[in-house]
Amino acid sequence: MPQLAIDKDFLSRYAKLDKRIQKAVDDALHKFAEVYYAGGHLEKVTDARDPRVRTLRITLNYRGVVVAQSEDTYLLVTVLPHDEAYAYIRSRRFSVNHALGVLEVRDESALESFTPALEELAAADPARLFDHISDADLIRLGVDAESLPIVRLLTSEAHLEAMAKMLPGGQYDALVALASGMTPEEAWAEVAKNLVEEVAPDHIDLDDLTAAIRRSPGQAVFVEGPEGLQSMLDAAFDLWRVFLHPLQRRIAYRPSFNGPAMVTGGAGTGKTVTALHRVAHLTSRYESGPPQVLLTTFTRTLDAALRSQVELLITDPAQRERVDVRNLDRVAYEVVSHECGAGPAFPNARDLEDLWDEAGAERGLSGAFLLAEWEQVILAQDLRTERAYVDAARRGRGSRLSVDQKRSVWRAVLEATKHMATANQWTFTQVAAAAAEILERTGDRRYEHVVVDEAQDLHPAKWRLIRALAAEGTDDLFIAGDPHQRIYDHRVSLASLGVHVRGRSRKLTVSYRSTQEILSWAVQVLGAAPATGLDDLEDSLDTYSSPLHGRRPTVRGFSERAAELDALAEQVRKWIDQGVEAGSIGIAGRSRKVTEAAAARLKEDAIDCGALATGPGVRVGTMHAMKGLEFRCVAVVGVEHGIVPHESQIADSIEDPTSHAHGLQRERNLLFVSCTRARDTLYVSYSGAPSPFLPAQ
Ligand SMILES: Nc1ncnc2c1ncn2[C@@H]1O[C@H](COP(=O)(O)OP(=O)(O)OP(=O)(O)O)[C@@H](O)[C@H]1O
Repeated sequence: MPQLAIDKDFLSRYAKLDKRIQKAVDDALHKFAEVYYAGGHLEKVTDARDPRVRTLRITLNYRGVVVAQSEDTYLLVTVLPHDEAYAYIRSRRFSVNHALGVLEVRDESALESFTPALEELAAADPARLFDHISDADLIRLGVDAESLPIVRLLTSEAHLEAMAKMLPGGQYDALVALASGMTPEEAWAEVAKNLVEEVAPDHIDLDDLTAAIRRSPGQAVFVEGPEGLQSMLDAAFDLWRVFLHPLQRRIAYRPSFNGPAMVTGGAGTGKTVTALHRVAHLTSRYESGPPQVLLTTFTRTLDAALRSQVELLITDPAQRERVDVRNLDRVAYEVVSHECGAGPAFPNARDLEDLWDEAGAERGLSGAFLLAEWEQVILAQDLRTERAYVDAARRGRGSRLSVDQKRSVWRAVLEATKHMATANQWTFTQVAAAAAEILERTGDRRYEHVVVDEAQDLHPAKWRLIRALAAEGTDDLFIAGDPHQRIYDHRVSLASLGVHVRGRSRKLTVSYRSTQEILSWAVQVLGAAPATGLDDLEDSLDTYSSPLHGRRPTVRGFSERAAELDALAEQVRKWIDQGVEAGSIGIAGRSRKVTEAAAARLKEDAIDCGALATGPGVRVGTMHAMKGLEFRCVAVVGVEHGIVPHESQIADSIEDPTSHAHGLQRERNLLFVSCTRARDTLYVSYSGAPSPFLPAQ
């Protein structure tokens, strides 16, 4: 039975066609799929570079490009206007890489035109870029006999970069790794990250495109039956549903992990996508019963986004019923309400602080201090007795307390929590702690598997809840997070909470969201200190990169806010005039005051604005609310001295230097998170003196 595969390029071009042509593509493909084993509908092109390439007629003016391996494998490569399709066919050749085993395509005619220029440059410069690498090493890394003579001409990295779209991807990646100073062994490790499997060269059949396609799931995938073709076309607008990076695929579809597993990686590297595919993998094991998988995260807006992504990815309703998508506060609320027979109520922040002020008044302690001590020390460490509290370390909590002071704090906390209990008033952290305690006590394990997204910011009580939701064992927990995006004050060591991920932690390094220009700039905002991961190991972003390119971020300074916001309105208007949809523009500020002023200024220019996650119009909100979202264009405003970092959030450097350093890093991370929400364009502005976190221009 012949097989049909679709290339990522085909689907991404299809997604951009207008509706009428898309419909013609649908019809042509369905017709082709019915009869392709007879080779019908395909036309040979006499001057094709690659004799296996055919065209598929879509309309008078559009052609699909198809590679036919004998009569049994067809690969839909791309879809283009007639003349471009023929130019493509005259220039491209397909092959199987002798070292990597993957499918590759090269632009032979572009390479031929480029070679004389390289020869001229090489004649003038005896030193070559890869003089220090032997032919044998280049060949071992996948550079083939056709590329080798051209590669030997290269004198600079800039010329290598110019060949990015001409050379096969795997060969180009290996050369970039070598050019960056890696040894051949290190370059191989880099290249191997992109392979689903390493194959011995003598097991690679250079004529077997079918096997090569199977080894290239980030590039092309086989379609299963007519429904498969339709669901593939439906996924053209969300390519992540079909084309996973080999590393994403290896993690998401690994048959099982013998305990908690974790995926980390910089912003936009596809951690959420990997977690969603893991959910698809886990749910496919079950056919009935209550939901076996919980997909959770820490806010309501984020879980709404996850829910709609699950609906896109898991199309079978029965399989979808195997997963609950809900944030941890909600899960905790349900557990506690079930146990108590009534739902906990949550007072507003002001009423809560008043209640705690009252409990602290006689002892000279402020409500804000007591509340923080309760949540960040007592609930975080699950301290249940005065003795345990007196003995506990209070890392990151400012000046030391004497034993007597601690006793006094403990009594005030008891009094305040008693008042809260009488009035059925709770905090979210407290509900999580109570839910964890209930589940541990009753042994009620609600799920077989818990998948957690944006895990870097969870309070320890929420980790205890997660731990208690599934019994320890194979595939119990799957955790996705990035310690560089930690924006709240919860530094958690998973091991200390009984969650051991060592040896089962994997890191993604390719950004699918932002351009390299945005990443390189944003990484400088983070500063030099490495982050500590949830697994207690140091985490750096050294190998974090993007294959996407665009303009460098724009940074503009103004003498006052009014002028800054005038410029913002002008910038937003420009984006809209360029065709960017209002909902694809995100604007963030450190405080509500800044974002409210920005929204008011945009409204003066009749630019519609709404909340970050829901709209309508241009999305405006605080930096904290940007977490997990993404936009084509992002403007971060008010990035100035005194606001970023926000002074009220930073502990005194003399009284508590550790807490001070953590606070500063958190503020850096917050700016990093906001900036890395941008896919194509990033605009940053300030009034007065710039924030010390902004990279020097
Ligand atoms: N394999 C893929 N193919 C195509 N697009 C992808 C792929 N993986 C991720 N993406 C896209 O890249 C963007 C970022 O992905 P995702 O949100 O999963 O990253 P993340 O690591 O969770 O990001 P962050 O930590 O910044 O929230 C999304 O638009 C997603 O659809």
